[in-house]
Amino acid sequence: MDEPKVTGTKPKMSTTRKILLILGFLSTLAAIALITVAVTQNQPLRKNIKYGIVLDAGSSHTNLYVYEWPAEKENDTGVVQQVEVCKVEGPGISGYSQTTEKAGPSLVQCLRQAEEVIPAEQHQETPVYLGATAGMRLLRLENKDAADKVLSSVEKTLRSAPFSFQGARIISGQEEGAYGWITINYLLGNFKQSGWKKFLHSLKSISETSGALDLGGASTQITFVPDEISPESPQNLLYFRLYGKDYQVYTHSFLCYGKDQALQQKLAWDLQSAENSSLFDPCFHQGYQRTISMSNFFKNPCTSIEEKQFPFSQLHIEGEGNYEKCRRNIQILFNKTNCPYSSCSFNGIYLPPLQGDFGAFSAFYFVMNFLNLTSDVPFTLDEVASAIQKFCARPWHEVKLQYHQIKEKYLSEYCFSGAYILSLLENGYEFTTENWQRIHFLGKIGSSDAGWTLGYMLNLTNMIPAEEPPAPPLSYSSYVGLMVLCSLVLVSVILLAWLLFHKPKCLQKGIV
Ligand SMILES: Nc1ncnc2c1ncn2[C@@H]1O[C@H](COP(=O)(O)OP(=O)(O)O)[C@@H](O)[C@H]1O
Ligand SMILES: [Ca+2]
Repeated sequence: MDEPKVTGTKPKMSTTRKILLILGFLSTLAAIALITVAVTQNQPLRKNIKYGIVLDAGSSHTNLYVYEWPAEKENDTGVVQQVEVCKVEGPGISGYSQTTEKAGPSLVQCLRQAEEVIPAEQHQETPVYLGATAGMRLLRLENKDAADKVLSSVEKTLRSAPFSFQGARIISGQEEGAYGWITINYLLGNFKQSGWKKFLHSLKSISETSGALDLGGASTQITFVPDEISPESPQNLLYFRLYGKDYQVYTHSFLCYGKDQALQQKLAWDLQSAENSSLFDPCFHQGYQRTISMSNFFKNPCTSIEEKQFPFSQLHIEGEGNYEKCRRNIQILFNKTNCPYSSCSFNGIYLPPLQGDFGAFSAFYFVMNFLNLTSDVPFTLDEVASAIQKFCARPWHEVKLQYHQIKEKYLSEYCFSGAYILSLLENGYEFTTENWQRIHFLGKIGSSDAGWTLGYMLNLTNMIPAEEPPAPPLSYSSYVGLMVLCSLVLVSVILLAWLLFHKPKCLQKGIV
């Protein structure tokens, strides 16, 4: 009895189903077509990569950096990245003061490496810059003629490379500080903020940029945006307009306060009270010995003020490995007696109250990283001091055995350098237990080294615009996503409308 009913309704159901199936299939096809069109039509064209080269001619050595960026995104923030670094063999260019003609040729090997990294057809349009820092500033003070000859030699070599030579010069301490600050804030993405990040920042009233602390061999720089700008020391203030926002930046570079020159200064002070040609030094490990020649010691502008005649030509230094004594010994480098401003760091130099987070790089990072003090969870000031104290107390033979792969020059000075870093930050700039953890020791940010070179190139190639460049309201991925979502909603609405108005029998039956 039931069978005829079943056979009578079956063909009707399958026709409706067929229609629905076809409709479903067509809608899916339409959605796929829409997505494909959205993805392919709006895909950015093949990337056109540009390159730039900067040589950082530091006091201890020269590094060559190759940067790359997509040509069409030149003015965005965070798009330029380091693709290569080459460490030049031998000393820094200021070390060629006696053989100035050899300064340029020392760079050839790294320039060749850059030629291999950058496609040949791009060589001619790739700018190359060389900036020399405190080593050359000191050489210029000591022997201007030699400094000029070193720069000429370097220029000759750079001009003979296949790149577009843009200059080789000694940059000022102010520039070094400012470009270091620009580099880290560019890499951290602090200049251009998306809408919601801007909003969050305004809610929390947190500082938008990070300060920069750079420690070299011959100079050190501190740069940050203070809370209040006082006009007391205009030579320490810089004004920038970047991506439509004004920044008033404090910066100071202390010549002779890089870690190598600070050690020379300390030894010059120690020598004042030396009774004979032997000196005990608490900043070197017990059992460590070093002999230094007196003939050139006071030629250096960093030590020449302490010049005195000594009845010996060589000084023998013997380590004592005593951190507390070393800190007291270093203290003498920071003269805190006279401050002609509302607040000072040391030597009568203006320093506004410290503000916000700081990125500490170059030798700040190398030293703290060696001492295992750069982990993500920041150490307290006491923990840092105690780690350095323990390291200084270790006998030299033990340290040498454990770190036999590390250059003796670096290894023997980590104790001094650690103590010096703490003295500079704590006594010099007056970081305290409270704000110590706002210092972040950084080697790299992404693939790029923290340092002044990237900021220098960004500035000289006009890659940081003063005004915010107009940008489409939506990013490419949000645009495609929104297109797809809208298409799906549209298809569903059409399908639903059709179902409601044509009411297929099967549904009518279901509803009733
Ligand atoms: N791996 C390392 N360990 C310790 N110190 C290092 C290491 N690499 C580089 N340095 C030191 O970092 C400092 C870099 O200074 P540099 O940039 O050459 O001088 P400046 O910036 O004053 O012209 C030097 O004192 C150098 O000895
Ligand atoms: Ca440097």
